[in-house]
Amino acid sequence: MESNTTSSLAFPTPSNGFDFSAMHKVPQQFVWPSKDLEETSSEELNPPVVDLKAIKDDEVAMADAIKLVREACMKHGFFIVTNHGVDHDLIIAVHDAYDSIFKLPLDKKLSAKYNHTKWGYSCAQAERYSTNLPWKEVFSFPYHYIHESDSQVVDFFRSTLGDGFEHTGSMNQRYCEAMKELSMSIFGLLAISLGVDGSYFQRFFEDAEAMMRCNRYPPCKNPSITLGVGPHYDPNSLTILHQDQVPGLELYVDDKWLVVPPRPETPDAFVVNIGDTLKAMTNGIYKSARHRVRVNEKVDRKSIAFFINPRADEKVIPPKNLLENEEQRNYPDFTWAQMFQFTQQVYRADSDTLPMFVSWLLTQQPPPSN
Ligand SMILES: C=C1C[C@]23C[C@H]1CC[C@H]2[C@]1(C)CCC[C@@](C)(C(=O)O)[C@H]1[C@@H]3C(=O)O
Ligand SMILES: O=C(O)CCC(=O)C(=O)O
Ligand SMILES: [Fe+2]
Repeated sequence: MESNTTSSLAFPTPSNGFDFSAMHKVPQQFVWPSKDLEETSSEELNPPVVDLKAIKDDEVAMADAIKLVREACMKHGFFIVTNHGVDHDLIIAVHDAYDSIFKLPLDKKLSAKYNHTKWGYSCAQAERYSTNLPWKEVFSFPYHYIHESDSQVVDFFRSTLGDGFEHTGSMNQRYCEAMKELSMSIFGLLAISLGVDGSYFQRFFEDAEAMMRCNRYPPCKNPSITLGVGPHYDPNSLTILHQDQVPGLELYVDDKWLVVPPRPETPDAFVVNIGDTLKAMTNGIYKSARHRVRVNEKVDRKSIAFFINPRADEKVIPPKNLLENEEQRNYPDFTWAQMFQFTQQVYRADSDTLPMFVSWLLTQQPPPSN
């Protein structure tokens, strides 16, 4: 764990902030090592696309979609969903709301922190890291699938940004509710494609603890030496991402970095990624998706990520019938609380998170002797 442990974490100061538009050179903290900057292939990615409406009452379309999902998840852990029923105007409204938030003065943005936690605004994650800073600013908040208050998100926006953000809060609340519903359809497809009970993941994730994040990647004078997000696997279970029409997201397939192209013909499409926690739950049958984000010289790019995690203390173990033939377990039992602690306090999520997490876990909990 030499180069990526807490030793590279920055000392947190409340004033960490950068004015990206005034940066005419890329500061050293934002320069990434050449191994992470491998060139993007000129090959085109032909992404697997699942039309969720077409599969509703059509058995043949459903069978095709299940095959497509299975192949995609066994190969690279990524596919696209269209015709999902999430309101187009809602997606636009949420993007517009973040345009307004990111236009606020830097001081105001830096003060948008929730109880001194990581929730709220962060500029380049500079309060956490001091090297390989991502060329982006983000706004994040938690969303619990089971909630006592119907206004959890509205309350969050009011308490971090102050009065005047109720509308933004309620758009985000509605978006989270739509993501919860969409995630259940996707979990249904994933379970069937994996050959487990169709409601298995829906039941497992009924009390999920999700987090939503808007990423804004400003234009950059020298985009070839920095990254919006370095190469990584998402540590959570499933990510549902909406990207605007600016390219930047790249997926690692067959030893090449391929652009995940925006889809002007279906601008509401969502990119679905398997994360490491779901990979472990499938005993490694389904892969997590290795991806990164490049920035560009000319225009802003924005994405909205909805990260789904199991309830913090729920044990992540493969469904019994996946191990029917006495297959070896490839991962030890763990909880999302442990994975979260690992990525927040011990190891910065990257392309080695899962193996590093497993070896950390084994040092934390020696196997019981018998
Ligand atoms: C558990 C998490 C760690 C990250 C936030 C959630 C889900 C995704 C993870 C992350 C986005 C993956 C890329 C690297 C990371 C450091 C980031 O760019 O923010 C990750 C998040 C994090 O550690 O906060
Ligand atoms: O911006 C994107 O397209 C992807 C962002 C991402 O990978 C992440 O936030 O984990
Ligand atoms: Fe990611």
